[in-house]
Amino acid sequence: MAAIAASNAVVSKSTRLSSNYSFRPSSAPRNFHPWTSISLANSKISSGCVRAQVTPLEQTSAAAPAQSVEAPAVNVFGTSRGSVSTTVSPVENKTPLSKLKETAGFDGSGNESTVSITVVGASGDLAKKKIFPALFALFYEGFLPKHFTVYGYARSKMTDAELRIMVSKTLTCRIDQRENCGEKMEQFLGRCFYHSGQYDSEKNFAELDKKLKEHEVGRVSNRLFYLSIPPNIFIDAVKCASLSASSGNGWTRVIVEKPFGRDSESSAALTKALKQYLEEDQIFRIDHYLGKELVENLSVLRFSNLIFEPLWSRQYIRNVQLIFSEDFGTEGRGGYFDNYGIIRDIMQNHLLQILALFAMETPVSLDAEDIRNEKVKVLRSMRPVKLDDVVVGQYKSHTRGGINYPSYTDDETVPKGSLTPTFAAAALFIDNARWDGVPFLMKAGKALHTKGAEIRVQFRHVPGNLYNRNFGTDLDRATNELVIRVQPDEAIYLKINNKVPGLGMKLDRSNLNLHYAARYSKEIPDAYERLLLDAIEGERRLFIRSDELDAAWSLFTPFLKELEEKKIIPEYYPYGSRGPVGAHYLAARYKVRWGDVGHEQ
Ligand SMILES: NC(=O)C1=CN([C@@H]2O[C@H](COP(=O)(O)OP(=O)(O)OC[C@H]3O[C@@H](n4cnc5c(N)ncnc54)[C@H](OP(=O)(O)O)[C@@H]3O)[C@@H](O)[C@H]2O)C=CC1
Ligand SMILES: O=C1O[C@H](COP(=O)(O)O)[C@@H](O)[C@H](O)[C@H]1O
Repeated sequence: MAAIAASNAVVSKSTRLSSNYSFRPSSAPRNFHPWTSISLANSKISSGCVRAQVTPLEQTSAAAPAQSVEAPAVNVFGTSRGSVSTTVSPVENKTPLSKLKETAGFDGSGNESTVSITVVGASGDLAKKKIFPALFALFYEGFLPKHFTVYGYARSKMTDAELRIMVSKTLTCRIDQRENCGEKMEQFLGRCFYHSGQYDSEKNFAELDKKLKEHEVGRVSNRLFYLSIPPNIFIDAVKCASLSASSGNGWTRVIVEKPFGRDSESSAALTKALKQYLEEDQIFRIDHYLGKELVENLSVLRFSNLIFEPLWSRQYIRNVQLIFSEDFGTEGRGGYFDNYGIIRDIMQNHLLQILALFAMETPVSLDAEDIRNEKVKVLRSMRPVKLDDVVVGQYKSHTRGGINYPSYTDDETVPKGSLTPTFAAAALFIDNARWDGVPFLMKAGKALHTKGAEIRVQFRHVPGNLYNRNFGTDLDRATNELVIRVQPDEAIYLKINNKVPGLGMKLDRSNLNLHYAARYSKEIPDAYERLLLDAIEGERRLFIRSDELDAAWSLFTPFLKELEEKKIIPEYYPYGSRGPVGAHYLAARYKVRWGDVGHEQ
């Protein structure tokens, strides 16, 4: 079928994936701390950020006419991410010339190129919360190409000026450049435009195409469509974008948001339908957990430190825990959530992707395909999840401190009597030589006592430990544990046994601790920034390939069907609690004690 213009993935993999990989633009000073934020509105900001008020858009002259706003003068290194950031001794940029030309707005053959980013569903929650702010952050740091345009597309009626006002309310700046923050915002907003249209109208997308061309004049036009819309309209939008608004002379790529189906069949049908209009290499299936800093760091930790990889197997690791916890319910997203539940929302994608990265063999290289090949192998070596190895729960209302927290089914968009799990714990197994018999325990829940995401690696006992008696009877507590705290307050720490200073021989557990906020002054970029930039650069490493997706669904589909057919009643847990006790029984069956997310260090 008519595929959109082939995706000529001009990529700078070698630069970006070398050990010289950093987010510091080469033009920035070495002590660049771009992420302390100035906020216009309610953006979430990591620890250490400062907020400052910026002139609201209404009081500025952001509504620039099409083409009248050019990029701010950018350094020739433009979007390069090729500099080292060891924080100890930064090394200068080693970006090849071809890359420099490309990032400065050339296509490699000397022709000027442009990137048009269309946010389909621009009026929606995700666009406002994540996509526009991430695009601005990239612009702010000089990572967007010289020639770029951002288009919002949705059915809502809006003018360019109204879109800019909407977007301006979501933007945050990086504080060390605070003095020019408002200016940068104006420049960015001047590059933002809006087109109102239906998602299933080729005519409306053809109008968009015409507008995009007005900005692209005379340049190689590369186009990125971000599908930030409900999944039932993905195909309509892809079809229309493909047929009426794909690039004539550059690449066209589409970022597809989750959910990618709700089981093997629907996922395969979605992939098949997408492939009527797109080649696989044009499809960027986003799992934003792969864009999180500490998930990205997993491979670095494993493959660039001698001390971890030799221990990374059944021989030394007794269990691995992947934990996701939110301290709020489905507020506002109950309608979506009820059709999916926590297993499809978090486990089958975010936690499973982390597991695959954690457990994969050493890839041949850092090339996207080599990494994705290894991830698929892990997924294919796994045992399908068994009902018996899962505990499901749902939060019920709870009153604390005079405040009444609602139950899941109190949400008006959730059907009364819904059995959809808002919590699940599961034991998974990888039947290969490296991981045979090691339980990988996952736990994910909404409306729990805390917010956090962690990977916990519990090591085996020291055989014949000379100091056994110094631990008392609880030897379990004396094993080493590596904790990778993905969020919040990113950290990697290793629990070791240590002699308490003094004349006696008393041991305690202490942490070798890499606490990001203390170690690095740079604020961590949002996952969407990394992923958007990757999509623009054609880097697929952090996006899900269709065979990965198939393998992931094969693991969960039979179990999910059984869960739903048998109408398994979830274990109810109070809003704000630690979740169902059943999760502890499940863990105990595999001789595991859950780590306490966010409550130690
Ligand atoms: N929000 C989040 O935190 C996350 C969202 N996602 C995924 O991102 C995508 C977008 O999410 P989100 O922004 O929350 O979605 P929204 O529900 O906010 O929808 C986005 C836009 O799509 C249009 N739209 C909504 N419902 C329909 C409909 N039934 N028919 C046609 N158009 C509709 C609306 O725009 P208009 O009416 O103007 O056309 C709306 O502003 C989804 O696939 C979601 O699963 C993934 C992770 C997190
Ligand atoms: O994909 C999703 O992720 C969010 C949690 O993302 P985070 O980056 O804030 O940890 C979750 O709330 C949502 O239900 C799910 O769809």
